[in-house]
Amino acid sequence: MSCNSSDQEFELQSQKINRFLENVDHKLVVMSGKGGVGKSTVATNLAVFLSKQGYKVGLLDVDVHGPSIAGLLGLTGLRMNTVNNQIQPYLYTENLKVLSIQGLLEYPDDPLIWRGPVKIGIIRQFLADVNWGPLDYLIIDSPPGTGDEPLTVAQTVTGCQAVIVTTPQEIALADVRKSIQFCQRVNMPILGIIENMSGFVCPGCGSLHAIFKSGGGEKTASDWGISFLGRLPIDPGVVTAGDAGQTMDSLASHTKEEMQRIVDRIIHQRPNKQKGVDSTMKIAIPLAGGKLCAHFGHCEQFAIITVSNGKITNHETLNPPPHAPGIIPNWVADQGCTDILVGGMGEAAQAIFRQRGIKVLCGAPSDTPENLAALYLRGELTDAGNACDHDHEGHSCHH
Ligand SMILES: Nc1ncnc2c1ncn2[C@@H]1O[C@H](COP(=O)(O)OP(=O)(O)OP(=O)(O)O)[C@@H](O)[C@H]1O
Repeated sequence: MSCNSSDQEFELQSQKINRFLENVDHKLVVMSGKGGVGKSTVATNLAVFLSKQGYKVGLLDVDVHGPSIAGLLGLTGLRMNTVNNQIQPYLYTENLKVLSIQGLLEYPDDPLIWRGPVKIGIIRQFLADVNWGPLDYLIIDSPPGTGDEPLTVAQTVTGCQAVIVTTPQEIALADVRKSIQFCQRVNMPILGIIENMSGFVCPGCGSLHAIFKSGGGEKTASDWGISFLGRLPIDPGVVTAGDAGQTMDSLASHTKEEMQRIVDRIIHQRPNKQKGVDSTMKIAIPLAGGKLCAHFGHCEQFAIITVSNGKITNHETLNPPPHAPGIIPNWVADQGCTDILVGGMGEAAQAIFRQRGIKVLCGAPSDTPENLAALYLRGELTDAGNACDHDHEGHSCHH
């Protein structure tokens, strides 16, 4: 085969992938820095809980060397089925379609010994040639680390966001920091961090034991300005359920409620996309000394104001990540913001916001975030032009 024809095939496959992805509202890749932290458990439960809430969900296991989704859902003997050259995902329920690399194995314990290009090819095929149909959520379970599989997902699945799973001990958090930087380098937004195996509630006395410590995931999230999606305790019931092919909704323990809380946060992370609700806004305002800071790239904090049906329902103040070109606009977008009110902003930053679909209002006065949000909602804050016409991202402004 000539280079030309393989280029054309690649291009055709990319077009098929894009056609499929246009029909998927949310694409999430579940990642972890380390193995064994519960990434597949989280991915599987996320998919099952979302599907039970009425969302159409696709669950794709691209963990080539250790596919565990099939086992966690009790799908023993899962084989890949093709009809009219289209791979048919397994219909776990009416709302949940599952596809696992496991389906390619004759025996579940067979190893897959594939080099990078083969892995990349198979992941692309799982996006191009599968009868997924339109989906509300595509959840991708990727192997731990920052290898070929998450890289292929980041480069192929446009609009994909990462959910990072970690355990609380430092050795796992060190690898999470690598996952965060991987996402930043490949320009993949991070939806949030989940801390799994966070403390053990003694079934005898009910007291909490922080076996792997606790709170490390939340602290890492806060240090990097990433949303913390919640924590799940060490629960022997999770192992028993997983080994029996059952999910957390079969548990009597409060782990099930914690998982539900995480799912709710994930649904609410994306304004305008919550089922049945289309009037949610998240307004970002850069702050210095509690008021709007004219210097966007050098502000101390950001107020993030959530508005549902015209009313302010939440007000958070977050610390942005350390300043570097492009980082803060992407971080603001990763918080799910829909609008940003600023004094002035450089063209480079404005271009990123435009690309990420965020409305920018320039020339806002120095005032408290509450007052500015209220003015904006009443339509009394109009774009007064850029207060500074050079890039606030790259250097300090002497206005
Ligand atoms: N919160 C929890 N409490 C107790 N056990 C758990 C919990 N979360 C996951 N486990 C168990 O830990 C084991 C590893 O989980 P899982 O396969 O989800 O991890 P992983 O990070 O996907 O691993 P891999 O590195 O193979 O991809 C499983 O036996 C699972 O049941």
